[in-house]
Amino acid sequence: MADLKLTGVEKAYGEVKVLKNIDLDIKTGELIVFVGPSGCGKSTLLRMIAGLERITGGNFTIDGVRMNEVPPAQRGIAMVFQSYALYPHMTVRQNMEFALKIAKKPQAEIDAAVDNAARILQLTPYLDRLPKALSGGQRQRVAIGRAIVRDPKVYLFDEPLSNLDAALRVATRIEIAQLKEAMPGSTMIYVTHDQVEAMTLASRIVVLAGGGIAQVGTPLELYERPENEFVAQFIGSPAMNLLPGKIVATGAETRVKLDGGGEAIAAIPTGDADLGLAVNLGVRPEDMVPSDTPALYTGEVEITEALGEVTLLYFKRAGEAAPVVAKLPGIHQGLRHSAVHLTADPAKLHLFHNGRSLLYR
Ligand SMILES: Nc1ncnc2c1ncn2[C@@H]1O[C@H](COP(=O)(O)OP(=O)(O)OP(=O)(O)O)[C@@H](O)[C@H]1O
Repeated sequence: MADLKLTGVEKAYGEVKVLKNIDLDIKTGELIVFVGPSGCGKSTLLRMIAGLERITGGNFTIDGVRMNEVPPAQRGIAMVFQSYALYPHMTVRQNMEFALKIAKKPQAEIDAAVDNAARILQLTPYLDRLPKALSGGQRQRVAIGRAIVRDPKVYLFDEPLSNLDAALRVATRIEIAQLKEAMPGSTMIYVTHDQVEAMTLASRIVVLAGGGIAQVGTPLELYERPENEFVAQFIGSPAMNLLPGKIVATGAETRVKLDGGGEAIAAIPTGDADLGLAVNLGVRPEDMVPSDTPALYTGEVEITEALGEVTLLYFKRAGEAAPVVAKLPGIHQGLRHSAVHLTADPAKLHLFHNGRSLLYR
């Protein structure tokens, strides 16, 4: 069992607070993924949990026991880094058993732990090889194996796949998902820049921004019900379009007149007090649907990108801060410079006022 709890955790470097008011409850068996823009503090938070960075404020417990002052080796945590940091002159087996030898465990126990980890990670055929005779993905599996043999309560992964090429990333990602299934009693925290890794691996995603937590939720909660514009635009690719407008009719559904022309109905309840409220209507590129008549958005296609299974249409009208993007299934050719009307299902629309979703008032 390993329940982690962070309460009011902060990190200051001198006067500068890079993390503040971090409250987070992580339950045994969860795989939590930290995402966020570069420099938001993902690695710092992970390293504080590992004990590699001092926690400058707040409380961090594992199973109710305060960890702030506990040395890294006594926290029951193993960390897997982006650079595998294997010993080049040692075989896979020697690399994996090293920590247990140092801890003077009996050889029979060491052999059993290494054989078990090798089996889980499908490394058994490679136990006598040197790291240089392995692929990048296999090396990262050895690094994970070194963590597994120590039987930690908590695994921390700091961008473990970022040194691998695209195909190996996919294969190793699936292996990590299987590893998680094989070890339901362990708790994992994973830092990544890769949205697909976050969406596919996480039980819950923590979005960090501006030194704090922007939202915590399951991948689908963050995708379908983002609490704020930051999360709405951070999760999903291309990012959600935000179209400014005003509420012109309220009720179980809300009608919005858009500043750039066009109207939309969102399946989000509002009350009389909201009439005239300035909002941003959020619509994901994949939720935009071509229409025969003017509806939510009409624009001239500036650029198209054909990706095979989908085509991206980019629109830019005078006064718009960012291009509006529509993602249409299939191949669409010859649309460049033509005017296209777009609509969307009311249930797929989002409304934000002052950056906050109206769903969460
Ligand atoms: N030793 C240090 N002294 C001062 N500031 C630091 C120190 N280490 C990190 N920082 C700052 O803390 C912030 C968080 O850094 P951190 O590496 O945790 O971000 P990150 O989200 O992991 O970024 P990336 O995605 O680029 O890896 C950054 O603004 C960084 O400049």
